[in-house]
Amino acid sequence: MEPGSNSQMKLVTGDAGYLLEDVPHLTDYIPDMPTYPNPLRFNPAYSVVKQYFVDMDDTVAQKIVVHKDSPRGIHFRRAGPRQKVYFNSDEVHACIVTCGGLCPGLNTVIRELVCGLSYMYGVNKVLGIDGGYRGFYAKNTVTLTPKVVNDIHKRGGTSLGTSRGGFDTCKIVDSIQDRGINQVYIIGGDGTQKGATAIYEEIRQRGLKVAVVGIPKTIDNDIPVIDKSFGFDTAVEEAQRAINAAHVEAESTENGVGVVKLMGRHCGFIAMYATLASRDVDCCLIPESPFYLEGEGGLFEFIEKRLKENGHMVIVIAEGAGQELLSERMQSGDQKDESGNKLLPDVGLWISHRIKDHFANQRKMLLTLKYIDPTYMIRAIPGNASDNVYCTLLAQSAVHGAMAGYTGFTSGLVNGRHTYIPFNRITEKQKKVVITDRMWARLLSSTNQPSFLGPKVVVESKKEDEPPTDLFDGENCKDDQSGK
Ligand SMILES: Nc1ncnc2c1ncn2[C@@H]1O[C@H](COP(=O)(O)OP(=O)(O)O)[C@@H](O)[C@H]1O
Ligand SMILES: O=P(O)(O)OC[C@H]1O[C@](O)(COP(=O)(O)O)[C@@H](O)[C@@H]1O
Ligand SMILES: [Mg+2]
Repeated sequence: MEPGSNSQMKLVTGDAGYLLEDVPHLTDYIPDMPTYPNPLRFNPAYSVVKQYFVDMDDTVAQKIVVHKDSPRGIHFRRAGPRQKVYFNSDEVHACIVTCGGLCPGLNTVIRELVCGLSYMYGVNKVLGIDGGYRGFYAKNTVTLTPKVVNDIHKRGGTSLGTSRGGFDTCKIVDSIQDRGINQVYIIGGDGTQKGATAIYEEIRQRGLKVAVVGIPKTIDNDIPVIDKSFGFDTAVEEAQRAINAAHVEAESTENGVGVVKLMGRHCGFIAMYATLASRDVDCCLIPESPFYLEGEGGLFEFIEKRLKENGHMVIVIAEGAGQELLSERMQSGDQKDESGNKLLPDVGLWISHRIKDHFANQRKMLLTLKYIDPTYMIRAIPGNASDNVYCTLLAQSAVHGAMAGYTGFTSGLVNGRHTYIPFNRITEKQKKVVITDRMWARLLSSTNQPSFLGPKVVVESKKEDEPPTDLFDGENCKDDQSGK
């Protein structure tokens, strides 16, 4: 392939409908690159592992629930160390950047990239880019060594800093070229991965031997294809503390109502899983499931019923839920953050006011409502144990991929296997909760809340839905094109 040709789609077909959505390789546009034996071969820790190297033909199926005659479908290249590498250890000059909102586990990914490069591949030149994309051209860099990053996984946030906006492809690639960087590790969400795509395209256009690797980050879990994003488990766990507090407050007073807002601007994964985990939640409201307040089958009617039955209740609401119900006065209009994400008014505050107002003025019922917004507290903590392991494996997979000469890919977990996914598959859609799937039904049956949908609407939305892609047990998420 020539520099500048369509570099995104590398499809390999096989028998019985097998399709490999492969990732680019530096040799696609730089012919005759020298190769080296993988230094892991000589590493005492790994040299004894049988079949440590991944077979070149190993791929991972996206769809694992199949029928006898189903086509084999889309596959991704399996992540892991290769026999041959395309970088000499001394030659590698890597950099790491973190962009977008915070997420538990960011520091663990940074740490394990640095340690993986150093301990597995003997790479000693790793730069940290300060403050997100704009740090490439407007800020200082930091030298990263295993010693510098040794303890950072114990802290929340990102030791490199982050930012929204400030993306400038040419200035970033100029900086990469000027500094002699040849491996770029980019940790961030959907916006960041779109930026990574542009950087990769420009690097390819210039014919540079630079591997561009993404590590998907999003607390909202809205990145498609991958099983789940790092930090999600931690967020769900931490959300329990807020839900517990809301529950304790609510059950301590007569007609006590606890409202907890959780993150999720376009999707309700955190709210849904936090609700399922807690069992103290009476109603979970997410962006994917429209609801209404007044009249038969509405939220107010349900609240009244629950208060009469139990004397208290807890509502969990995702930040993007019910936005269409907010009055124009409350809407933020076209206001966007620096990255172009629409700014959302506080739906938790809005719903709390509406509930209080309705019961005080329409129903003349005394209730005590406590609103808890733990969103930034949840986002700012370090990753929990399972997320830390996940972050470690994601980072190590990313390093193995770059050393093996792959580029323009995101390191991600698909059906429990680490894979290399082409950027375009990560950025083309957003993952959403599918409310006609079994997981949402499980939630509805556990809270016994109204679905806010008549049977007719359910049948219609069932018809419209594409078959769901996998999440955890292969259900309950949907790729959506709506984007920002
Ligand atoms: N379409 C895009 N093309 C290039 N860069 C983008 C794009 N969207 C966002 N970015 C850049 O990616 C970075 C992070 O994006 P943002 O949407 O804030 O967070 P996230 O990556 O977590 O979704 C910002 O620096 C932003 O300028
Ligand atoms: O106040 P900020 O930093 O702009 O972040 C708010 C947004 O960040 C998030 O936590 C995650 O968004 P990103 O994945 O785009 O960074 C959203 O849930 C939330 O709406
Ligand atoms: Mg985003």
